[in-house]
Amino acid sequence: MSALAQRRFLKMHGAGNAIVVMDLRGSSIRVSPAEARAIAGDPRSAFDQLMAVHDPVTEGTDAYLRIYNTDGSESGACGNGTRCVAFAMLDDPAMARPAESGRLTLETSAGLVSVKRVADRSFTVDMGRPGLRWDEIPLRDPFQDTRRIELQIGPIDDPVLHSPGVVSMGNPHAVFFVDRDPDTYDLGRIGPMLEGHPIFPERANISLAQVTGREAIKLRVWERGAGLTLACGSAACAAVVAASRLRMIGRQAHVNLPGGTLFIEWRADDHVLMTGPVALEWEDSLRPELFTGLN
Ligand SMILES: N[C@@H](CCC[C@H](N)C(=O)O)C(=O)O
Repeated sequence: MSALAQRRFLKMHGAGNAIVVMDLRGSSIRVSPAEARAIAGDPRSAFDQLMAVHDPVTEGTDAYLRIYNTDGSESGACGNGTRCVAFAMLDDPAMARPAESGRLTLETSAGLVSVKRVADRSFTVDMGRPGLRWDEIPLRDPFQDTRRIELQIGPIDDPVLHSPGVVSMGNPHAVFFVDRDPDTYDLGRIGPMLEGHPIFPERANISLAQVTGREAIKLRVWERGAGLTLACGSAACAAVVAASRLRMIGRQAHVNLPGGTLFIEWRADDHVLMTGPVALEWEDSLRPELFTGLN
């Protein structure tokens, strides 16, 4: 039987992004892709991202996070999930309290992120510096200018979408700026075509961004490995960085997503800060039957 059977989890969301948090500290359990897909397939534990909290690897950090998408793939970043983990580690009585300060340093495969509580259910995550070089995204081809890369879909002389800005926030993002309301695009159809485009060797998160004011962006996201979601924190960061590089906005904006609003600031020291809410929905234990027949 899977070591995950009957493990406790928290069902949360961050601005609508469905997050499951599991505390695996003190164990050597590592979630396999098949187990992640099984957990995502149960309505009680369905998620956009599963945040598995492991013992710290690097001295001075509070935990190591493995981040799983619904298809079982892993990501180096999840802004909304990181806020949920911070809430769980600071407030959930079953998860040991590592700090009284309301601050945590967490590590992922992409590096370190720090989180600070700003209100009871609101956190700011320092997402670190954006990667802007073509090989940091990564892209297949060496584009010198990543503010707008050559990529389009639809008729060659009248493309539906074209010339996205590309940014790594620890995970790959392509941001298409649109003049029309992003809701008027069939992102559920367009998203998968672009996510798996050969220009993105590690696939990409695909966003449609409409700049609606000097400090406001409306955003919809097709997430790599998870599909349409109500919010994506790293995509909101990428959208602000991409828009700012094109002088469409300044260095900060409220990013309005279908599930809520995130405030993003690209600081002068190059760090991107994301502030937003968390919500705890329920806690439960994983049903053993989920793992029957998995290897
Ligand atoms: N929802 C997340 C990002 C999730 C990871 C993404 N699907 C990927 O594979 O890169 C967020 O809030 O940042």
